[in-house]
Amino acid sequence: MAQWLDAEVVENYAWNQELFSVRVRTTPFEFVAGQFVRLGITTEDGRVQRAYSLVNGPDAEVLDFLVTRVEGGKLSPLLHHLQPGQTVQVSQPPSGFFTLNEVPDGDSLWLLSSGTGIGPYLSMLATDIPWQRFKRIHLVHAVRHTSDLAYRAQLEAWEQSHAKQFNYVPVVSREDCEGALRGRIPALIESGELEAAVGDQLTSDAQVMICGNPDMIKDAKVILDAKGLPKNLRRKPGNVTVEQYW
Ligand SMILES: Cc1cc2nc3c(=O)[nH]c(=O)nc-3n(C[C@H](O)[C@H](O)[C@H](O)COP(=O)(O)OP(=O)(O)OC[C@H]3O[C@@H](n4cnc5c(N)ncnc54)[C@H](O)[C@@H]3O)c2cc1C
Repeated sequence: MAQWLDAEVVENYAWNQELFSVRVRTTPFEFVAGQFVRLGITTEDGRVQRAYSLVNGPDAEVLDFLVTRVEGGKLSPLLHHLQPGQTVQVSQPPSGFFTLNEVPDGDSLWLLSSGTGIGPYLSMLATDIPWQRFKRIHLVHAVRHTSDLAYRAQLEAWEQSHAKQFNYVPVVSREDCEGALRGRIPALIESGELEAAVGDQLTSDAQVMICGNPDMIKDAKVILDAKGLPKNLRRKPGNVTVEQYW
């Protein structure tokens, strides 16, 4: 049975009209970067709860969640309205296996995300682990509009501070965006544009993590499998580790 902690909202930051970061303070707890908790809000019909990845690193004092407001959704519109000082509930213990503990060693680490699926990677990159384990790290963030590129300044700062080790590749599908690729991740892998953009290759030395929406994940898995990069299973380690959001 999950236990619930009360958490106080300290900030609700809008990246645009649908995308926001809810920051909350609660009793500190341990988690592995990449894990998620459930956020809950009590309504007349009882508690509404959904899973959200922890975006902050494990040492941070404030918990950070990157959320899309889903039109007609039960919980995300309520989270969107939260104001500083209000309370939200956080489930314990944290859950999930989408962590670097589950990823075999390799030369390069490819972190592929769509939308809010970038969250777990921000948490991982806030720790020493990926920087120590992988010679090259490529983070790909696919969104519809330029304003969906949350945490871009942080990612560009890492690109500067780890110039030889880290590439941040924004991908925008619905408009041209300076410094970003145009399109969808599966097509950019298939055409070789993604490899060309980072100057690296998706070979058997690569470990790939994919997080975000179901269609992107399904299509990317098929293409990676065809390139000889199979899904990573506990009993049969492979190259591709996946977290699907809905
Ligand atoms: C492990 C895990 C981690 C997750 N982490 C995050 C996170 O960090 N940030 C985040 O925003 N979401 C995350 N999600 C999704 C989140 O749990 C909710 O599903 C989402 O916020 C919608 O909840 P809702 O109650 O507003 O909508 P619901 O009432 O549950 O759903 C309404 C409808 O919208 C669809 N839907 C759900 N999410 C989306 C979406 N993003 N875009 C379009 N349609 C959608 C559903 O299939 C359903 O048909 C995660 C899900 C999982 C399983």
